[in-house]
Amino acid sequence: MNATASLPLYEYVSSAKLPTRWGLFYIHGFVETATQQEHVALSFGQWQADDIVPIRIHSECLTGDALFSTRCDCGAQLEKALQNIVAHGKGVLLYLRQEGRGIGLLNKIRAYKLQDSGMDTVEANEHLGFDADMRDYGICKLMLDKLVVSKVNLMTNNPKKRAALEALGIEVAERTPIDHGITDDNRGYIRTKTEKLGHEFDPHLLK
Ligand SMILES: Nc1nc2c(ncn2[C@@H]2O[C@H](COP(=O)(O)OP(=O)(O)OP(=O)(O)O)[C@@H](O)[C@H]2O)c(=O)[nH]1
Ligand SMILES: [Zn+2]
Repeated sequence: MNATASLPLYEYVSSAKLPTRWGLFYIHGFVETATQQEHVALSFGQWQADDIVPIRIHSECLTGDALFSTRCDCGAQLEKALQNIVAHGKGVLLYLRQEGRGIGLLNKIRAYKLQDSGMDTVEANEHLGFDADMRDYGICKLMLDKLVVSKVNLMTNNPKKRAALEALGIEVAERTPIDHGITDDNRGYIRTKTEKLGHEFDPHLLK
Protein backbone atom coordinates (compact mmCIF):
# COMPACT_ATOMS: atom_id res chain seq x y z
CA MET A 1 0.00 0.00 0.00
CA ASN A 2 1.23 3.52 -0.84
CA ALA A 3 1.88 5.28 2.50
CA THR A 4 1.32 8.74 0.97
CA ALA A 5 -2.01 7.87 -0.65
CA SER A 6 -4.10 9.27 2.19
CA LEU A 7 -2.08 12.50 2.74
CA PRO A 8 -4.18 15.62 2.16
CA LEU A 9 -2.99 17.76 -0.76
CA TYR A 10 -3.39 21.00 1.15
CA GLU A 11 -3.83 21.93 4.80
CA TYR A 12 -5.19 24.88 6.73
CA VAL A 13 -2.70 26.04 9.39
CA SER A 14 -3.81 29.12 11.34
CA SER A 15 -5.52 32.55 11.27
CA ALA A 16 -4.81 35.94 12.84
CA LYS A 17 -5.77 39.61 12.63
CA LEU A 18 -4.14 41.64 9.86
CA PRO A 19 -4.73 45.37 10.22
CA THR A 20 -4.02 47.14 6.91
CA ARG A 21 -4.03 50.66 5.51
CA TRP A 22 -7.63 50.06 4.42
CA GLY A 23 -9.06 48.29 7.45
CA LEU A 24 -8.94 45.17 9.59
CA PHE A 25 -8.48 41.97 7.58
CA TYR A 26 -7.84 38.45 8.87
CA ILE A 27 -5.00 36.40 7.42
CA HIS A 28 -5.38 32.63 7.03
CA GLY A 29 -2.40 30.37 6.33
CA PHE A 30 -2.43 27.22 4.17
CA VAL A 31 0.25 24.81 2.99
CA GLU A 32 0.58 22.42 0.05
CA THR A 33 1.55 19.17 1.69
CA ALA A 34 3.81 17.78 -1.02
CA THR A 35 5.85 20.91 -1.69
CA GLN A 36 5.44 22.75 1.63
CA GLN A 37 4.54 25.79 -0.47
CA GLU A 38 2.77 28.33 1.76
CA HIS A 39 -0.24 30.41 0.65
CA VAL A 40 -2.45 32.93 2.43
CA ALA A 41 -6.01 34.23 2.23
CA LEU A 42 -7.08 37.64 3.50
CA SER A 43 -10.71 38.04 4.55
CA PHE A 44 -12.69 41.17 5.40
CA GLY A 45 -16.19 41.49 6.82
CA GLN A 46 -18.85 38.82 7.20
CA TRP A 47 -21.27 36.91 4.94
CA GLN A 48 -23.83 34.12 4.85
CA ALA A 49 -23.00 30.79 3.21
CA ASP A 50 -24.96 31.52 0.01
CA ASP A 51 -23.91 35.18 -0.43
CA ILE A 52 -21.99 36.29 -3.51
CA VAL A 53 -18.60 37.25 -2.04
CA PRO A 54 -16.17 39.53 -3.92
CA ILE A 55 -12.87 37.71 -4.30
CA ARG A 56 -9.51 38.15 -6.00
CA ILE A 57 -7.11 35.33 -6.79
CA HIS A 58 -3.76 37.11 -6.85
CA SER A 59 -0.62 35.37 -8.10
CA GLU A 60 2.55 36.35 -6.28
CA CYS A 61 4.67 38.96 -8.03
CA LEU A 62 7.43 40.12 -5.70
CA THR A 63 8.59 42.78 -8.14
CA GLY A 64 5.13 44.26 -8.68
CA ASP A 65 3.49 43.61 -5.30
CA ALA A 66 6.37 44.62 -3.02
CA LEU A 67 9.06 46.36 -5.09
CA PHE A 68 6.90 48.89 -6.98
CA SER A 69 7.74 47.55 -10.48
CA THR A 70 5.64 48.93 -13.32
CA ARG A 71 6.74 46.20 -15.77
CA CYS A 72 3.41 44.58 -14.94
CA ASP A 73 0.07 45.61 -13.43
CA CYS A 74 0.21 43.33 -10.36
CA GLY A 75 0.93 45.92 -7.65
CA ALA A 76 -1.89 48.22 -8.75
CA GLN A 77 -4.30 45.26 -9.05
CA LEU A 78 -3.44 44.04 -5.55
CA GLU A 79 -4.06 47.45 -4.06
CA LYS A 80 -7.30 47.93 -6.03
CA ALA A 81 -8.58 44.50 -5.02
CA LEU A 82 -8.12 45.24 -1.31
CA GLN A 83 -9.78 48.64 -1.75
CA ASN A 84 -12.72 47.02 -3.63
CA ILE A 85 -13.19 44.44 -0.88
CA VAL A 86 -13.34 47.11 1.81
CA ALA A 87 -15.68 49.25 -0.33
CA HIS A 88 -18.04 46.23 -0.65
CA GLY A 89 -17.87 45.67 3.11
CA LYS A 90 -16.75 42.07 2.61
CA GLY A 91 -14.50 39.88 0.51
CA VAL A 92 -11.51 37.61 0.19
CA LEU A 93 -8.09 37.86 -1.42
CA LEU A 94 -6.37 34.55 -2.12
CA TYR A 95 -2.66 35.30 -2.35
CA LEU A 96 -1.14 32.34 -4.16
CA ARG A 97 2.62 31.80 -4.20
CA GLN A 98 2.77 31.24 -7.95
CA GLU A 99 5.56 33.72 -8.68
CA GLY A 100 6.15 34.31 -12.37
CA ARG A 101 3.00 32.40 -13.39
CA GLY A 102 4.51 29.39 -11.65
CA ILE A 103 8.12 29.50 -12.94
CA GLY A 104 9.54 31.17 -9.81
CA LEU A 105 11.23 34.49 -9.14
CA LEU A 106 14.68 33.80 -10.60
CA ASN A 107 13.27 32.31 -13.77
CA LYS A 108 11.02 35.37 -14.06
CA ILE A 109 14.15 37.53 -13.94
CA ARG A 110 15.67 35.35 -16.68
CA ALA A 111 12.43 35.90 -18.64
CA TYR A 112 12.63 39.67 -18.03
CA LYS A 113 16.17 39.69 -19.46
CA LEU A 114 14.91 37.97 -22.62
CA GLN A 115 12.08 40.52 -22.79
CA ASP A 116 14.65 43.32 -22.49
CA SER A 117 16.13 41.90 -25.74
CA GLY A 118 12.78 41.93 -27.56
CA MET A 119 10.85 38.75 -26.69
CA ASP A 120 7.35 38.98 -25.31
CA THR A 121 6.39 37.33 -22.02
CA VAL A 122 5.12 34.13 -23.67
CA GLU A 123 8.11 33.74 -26.02
CA ALA A 124 10.47 34.29 -23.06
CA ASN A 125 8.83 31.53 -20.99
CA GLU A 126 8.93 29.14 -23.93
CA HIS A 127 12.56 30.00 -24.71
CA LEU A 128 13.39 28.98 -21.12
CA GLY A 129 11.57 25.65 -21.59
CA PHE A 130 8.39 26.49 -19.66
CA ASP A 131 4.76 26.67 -20.69
CA ALA A 132 3.39 30.20 -20.93
CA ASP A 133 1.38 29.71 -17.74
CA MET A 134 2.22 26.97 -15.18
CA ARG A 135 -0.28 27.93 -12.46
CA ASP A 136 -2.52 25.49 -10.59
CA TYR A 137 -5.56 26.75 -8.68
CA GLY A 138 -6.50 23.57 -6.77
CA ILE A 139 -5.80 25.07 -3.34
CA CYS A 140 -8.49 27.73 -3.89
CA LYS A 141 -11.16 25.13 -3.09
CA LEU A 142 -9.83 24.42 0.41
CA MET A 143 -9.29 28.13 1.05
CA LEU A 144 -12.81 29.09 -0.01
CA ASP A 145 -14.41 26.13 1.80
CA LYS A 146 -12.58 27.12 4.98
CA LEU A 147 -13.93 30.68 4.62
CA VAL A 148 -17.44 29.38 3.79
CA VAL A 149 -17.48 30.96 0.32
CA SER A 150 -19.25 29.05 -2.45
CA LYS A 151 -20.48 31.85 -4.76
CA VAL A 152 -18.18 34.64 -5.90
CA ASN A 153 -17.82 37.89 -7.77
CA LEU A 154 -14.36 37.28 -9.24
CA MET A 155 -12.07 40.27 -9.80
CA THR A 156 -10.00 39.29 -12.84
CA ASN A 157 -9.42 39.75 -16.56
CA ASN A 158 -8.25 36.16 -16.93
CA PRO A 159 -10.92 33.67 -18.10
CA LYS A 160 -8.71 30.73 -17.01
CA LYS A 161 -9.22 31.69 -13.37
CA ARG A 162 -12.99 31.63 -13.82
CA ALA A 163 -12.82 28.22 -15.52
CA ALA A 164 -10.52 26.87 -12.79
CA LEU A 165 -12.90 27.94 -10.01
CA GLU A 166 -15.92 26.50 -11.81
CA ALA A 167 -14.08 23.21 -12.28
CA LEU A 168 -13.53 23.17 -8.50
CA GLY A 169 -17.27 23.59 -7.87
CA ILE A 170 -17.23 27.30 -6.96
CA GLU A 171 -20.02 29.31 -8.61
CA VAL A 172 -18.69 32.41 -10.38
CA ALA A 173 -21.90 34.44 -10.26
CA GLU A 174 -20.24 37.68 -11.42
CA ARG A 175 -16.91 38.91 -12.76
CA THR A 176 -15.45 42.37 -12.15
CA PRO A 177 -12.69 43.53 -14.51
CA ILE A 178 -9.57 44.77 -12.75
CA ASP A 179 -7.77 46.94 -15.28
CA HIS A 180 -5.81 49.24 -13.02
CA GLY A 181 -2.12 49.95 -13.33
CA ILE A 182 -1.72 50.20 -17.12
CA THR A 183 1.35 52.34 -17.80
CA ASP A 184 3.66 53.04 -20.73
CA ASP A 185 6.03 50.47 -19.18
CA ASN A 186 3.55 47.60 -19.26
CA ARG A 187 1.16 48.31 -22.13
CA GLY A 188 3.03 45.84 -24.37
CA TYR A 189 2.97 43.19 -21.62
CA ILE A 190 -0.78 43.62 -21.22
CA ARG A 191 -1.32 43.56 -24.99
CA THR A 192 0.49 40.20 -25.09
CA LYS A 193 -1.74 38.88 -22.27
CA THR A 194 -4.76 39.89 -24.34
CA GLU A 195 -3.53 38.53 -27.67
CA LYS A 196 -1.78 35.35 -26.54
CA LEU A 197 -3.24 34.41 -23.13
CA GLY A 198 -6.89 35.36 -23.67
CA HIS A 199 -7.13 38.11 -21.03
CA GLU A 200 -10.11 40.40 -21.38
CA PHE A 201 -9.07 44.06 -21.46
CA ASP A 202 -10.97 46.98 -22.94
CA PRO A 203 -9.05 47.57 -26.22
CA HIS A 204 -9.28 51.34 -25.71
CA LEU A 205 -7.09 51.04 -22.62
CA LEU A 206 -4.30 49.41 -24.64
CA LYS A 207 -3.93 52.10 -27.35
N1 LIG B 1 6.79 34.28 -16.44
C1 LIG B 1 6.47 35.55 -16.27
N2 LIG B 1 5.61 35.86 -15.27
C2 LIG B 1 5.28 37.15 -15.13
C3 LIG B 1 5.80 38.17 -15.94
N3 LIG B 1 5.29 39.34 -15.52
C4 LIG B 1 4.48 39.05 -14.47
N4 LIG B 1 4.48 37.72 -14.23
C5 LIG B 1 3.72 36.95 -13.24
O1 LIG B 1 2.41 36.88 -13.71
C6 LIG B 1 1.54 36.61 -12.60
C7 LIG B 1 0.32 37.49 -12.78
O2 LIG B 1 -0.30 37.07 -13.94
P1 LIG B 1 -0.96 37.99 -15.00
O3 LIG B 1 -0.92 37.27 -16.31
O4 LIG B 1 -0.31 39.39 -14.97
O5 LIG B 1 -2.43 38.22 -14.52
P2 LIG B 1 -3.46 37.11 -14.05
O6 LIG B 1 -3.21 36.86 -12.60
O7 LIG B 1 -3.40 35.91 -14.95
O8 LIG B 1 -4.85 37.78 -14.34
P3 LIG B 1 -5.68 38.87 -13.54
O9 LIG B 1 -6.51 38.14 -12.55
O10 LIG B 1 -6.51 39.53 -14.57
O11 LIG B 1 -4.68 39.80 -12.91
C8 LIG B 1 2.36 36.86 -11.36
O12 LIG B 1 2.71 35.59 -10.79
C9 LIG B 1 3.62 37.55 -11.88
O13 LIG B 1 4.76 37.25 -11.11
C10 LIG B 1 6.70 37.81 -16.97
O14 LIG B 1 7.16 38.63 -17.75
N5 LIG B 1 7.00 36.50 -17.11
ZN1 LIG C 1 3.62 41.38 -11.78
